[in-house]
Amino acid sequence: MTRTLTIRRPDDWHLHLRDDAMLRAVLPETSRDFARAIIMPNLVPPVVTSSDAVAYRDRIMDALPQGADFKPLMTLYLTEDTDPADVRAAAQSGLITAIKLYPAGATTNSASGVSNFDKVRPVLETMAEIGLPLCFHGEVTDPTVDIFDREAVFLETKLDPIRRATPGLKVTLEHITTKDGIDYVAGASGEIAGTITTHHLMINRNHLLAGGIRPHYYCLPVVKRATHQEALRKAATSGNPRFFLGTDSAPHLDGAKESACGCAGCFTATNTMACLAHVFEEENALDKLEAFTSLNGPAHYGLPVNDATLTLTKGDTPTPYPSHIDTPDGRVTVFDPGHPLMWRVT
Ligand SMILES: NC(=O)N[C@@H](CC(=O)O)C(=O)O
Ligand SMILES: [Zn+2]
Ligand SMILES: [Zn+2]
Repeated sequence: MTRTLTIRRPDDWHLHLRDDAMLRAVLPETSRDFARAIIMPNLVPPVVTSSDAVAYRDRIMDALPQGADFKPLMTLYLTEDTDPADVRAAAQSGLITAIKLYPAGATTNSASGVSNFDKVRPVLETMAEIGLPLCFHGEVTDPTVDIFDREAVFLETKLDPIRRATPGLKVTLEHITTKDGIDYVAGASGEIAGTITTHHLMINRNHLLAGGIRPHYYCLPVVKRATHQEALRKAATSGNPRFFLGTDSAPHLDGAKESACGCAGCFTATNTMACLAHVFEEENALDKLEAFTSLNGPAHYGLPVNDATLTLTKGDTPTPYPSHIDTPDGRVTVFDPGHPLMWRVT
């Protein structure tokens, strides 16, 4: 039996495109299905100033396939030296959609992030004043905190105090991986939302670690136990406007992941919509897919929803998708949920 589902064209509210050859290889995987994406600024060196963002946006537009209908929504990487006046000008000109805060050392290319949160207070206050959202990688970096607890501890010791100290600051808690994060976002007062990745809806730490370590399932924040995965699935499929898709599709060359010290990141751009249709059908919530991928994000960011549509079809045979994409420097493995996907974008 064939089934079809037509939704407004989706957006990806958390995406890593990298640069140069990798950018050219991965961008078509996103621009095929997605109308817009919030582009993460964790390049080496990072996208810190408005002129960095202009140059990066131009490189992305230059790498777009002919005829693609895709708009990159740029961000700046918050450092302790970020100039509030530059942030204000970048926001007011429409160049940037958000500022990204990486606690220093929390994840891939986060060395220039924030250690002393007092130093970024003037920027946060400017953001609250002009309504510019802060996207937060929500993990503490204290080496004494267990890596599976770093998101929960962050909520209490960083996020909540910062939000209390900066009333009116609009926050996106990025890539939520715990029930704690879901409960915080669902219950908090003020303007807050959370993104959820494709892969955190499909795998838990057993998939990563039981029966062998699977480096292509390693990302940050690391996948948690099944009860947390369950909370993420319930939140994503609930229709609650505070939760929406941020794939966190984060390509690394296979050699960098299949290594004695492998990089964090899952590359899901290629098959995200097929994966999500699978999850939402399992949760009997296909009618909520559009809210998650196409409606709730624009509402949080104060942007219009897309006019174009995307149609998904469920066939009788597994959906073909490549196991990897090629770049001039090597392969990038595409996320494998571990079972066939029957939905496809048509
Ligand atoms: N999510 C990841 O595991 N990796 C991201 C960084 C990030 O989003 O934290 C990356 O840039 O590779
Ligand atoms: Zn992150
Ligand atoms: Zn990310």
